[in-house]
Amino acid sequence: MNTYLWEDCQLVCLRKDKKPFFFYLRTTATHTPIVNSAQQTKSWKEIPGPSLWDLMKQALPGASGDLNLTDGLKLGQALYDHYGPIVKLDGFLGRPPIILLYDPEQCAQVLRSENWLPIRSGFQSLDYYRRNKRNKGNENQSNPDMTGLLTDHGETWKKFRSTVNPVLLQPKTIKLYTSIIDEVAQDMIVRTSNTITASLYLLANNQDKQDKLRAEILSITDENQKRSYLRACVKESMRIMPVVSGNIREATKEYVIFGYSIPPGIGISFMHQAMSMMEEHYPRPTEFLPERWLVKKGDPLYHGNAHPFVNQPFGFGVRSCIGRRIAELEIYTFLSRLIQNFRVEWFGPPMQTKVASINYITGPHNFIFKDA
Ligand code: HEM
Repeated sequence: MNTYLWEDCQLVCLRKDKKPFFFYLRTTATHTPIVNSAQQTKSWKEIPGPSLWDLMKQALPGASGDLNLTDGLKLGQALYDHYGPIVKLDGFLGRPPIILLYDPEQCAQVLRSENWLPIRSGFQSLDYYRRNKRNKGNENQSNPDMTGLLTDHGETWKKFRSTVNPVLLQPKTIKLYTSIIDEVAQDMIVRTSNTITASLYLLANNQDKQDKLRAEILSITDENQKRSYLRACVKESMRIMPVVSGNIREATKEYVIFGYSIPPGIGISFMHQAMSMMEEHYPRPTEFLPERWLVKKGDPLYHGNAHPFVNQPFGFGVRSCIGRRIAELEIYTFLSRLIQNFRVEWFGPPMQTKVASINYITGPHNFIFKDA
């Protein structure tokens, strides 16, 4: 039987006096029940997954297992292949375990349910540093309890986020920075971000797509003209080579997922990168096909056929990435400048990535830039 749940959205309106006004909208949606007491549930401890020892063995020099700890995508996929759509990873050094989820509908239920004051655990060291080293005795720090959006939680986070939301998430406000970002892009002194490097790599290995993109860029006569193919290329790059392999929420209530009862306090990780590379969600998943973001409903490639919680490069809900608009503007500006002027090629073995809190692209960066 379905139950009704509340979904929360934070909305921002600008009043006539231009001051932002925040309110929360609560709507209903149908979902399968998260907790059903009559249901026979198993303990979360029975969720399949590798032991800590299994994982540590893989990290030792000369390890021969097939769980590659340095490649986020391969590790994520190998865990799914071994254990299925829900996997338990034991916690290190007294930390609670993390549950990995590979099912978009289950991800949706947790993310929607944890969208009031979401807790994104995993930055304890940064939090400790900011609280005990940076803030301590710092006269310029007006609130020593405030550590920043990444690390703060509860009311402290909400107050900060509500203040910066209208400035950083309004496309109109961010557009004011276009010329500054463009100057930087023209000077080519941008520290190329992961997403820019990934996009360049994928375009270098797909010359026909690069030609199509260059044709679009050269056809632009007015800066307000839509750059649909450019946007599609960036979306496709973030699907194949995202900055983060997944996202996380700390459960604040009990969930029943695939028959396992998961108590509050456990971290639940949503395996977006691995799900985004599954044929069942995106056909021909390993191919760089920006067209999938442009074709219409009815086309087998149509991106809307995938569940909306499969691919979420900027996260979800009120805690989603505050830097999204800045990042997008920087990526679009830099890529346009570069592809307009250069033909980008790649030589040698495939680009390597290394998994840490984010997916780092490690060198060598074997790009060749030729005059276009
Ligand atoms: C392509 C570039 C970027 C990607 C893919 C990205 C992705 C993400 C993701 C997945 C999250 C977690 C969201 C969630 O928990 O639901 C996040 C949070 C965040 N990002 Fe980004 N990000 C990018 C660029 C930036 C930039 C340029 C800035 C700063 C200007 C930034 C600042 C932040 C902050 C402060 C948070 C925490 C927000 C909060 O908890 O309220 N990000 N980002």
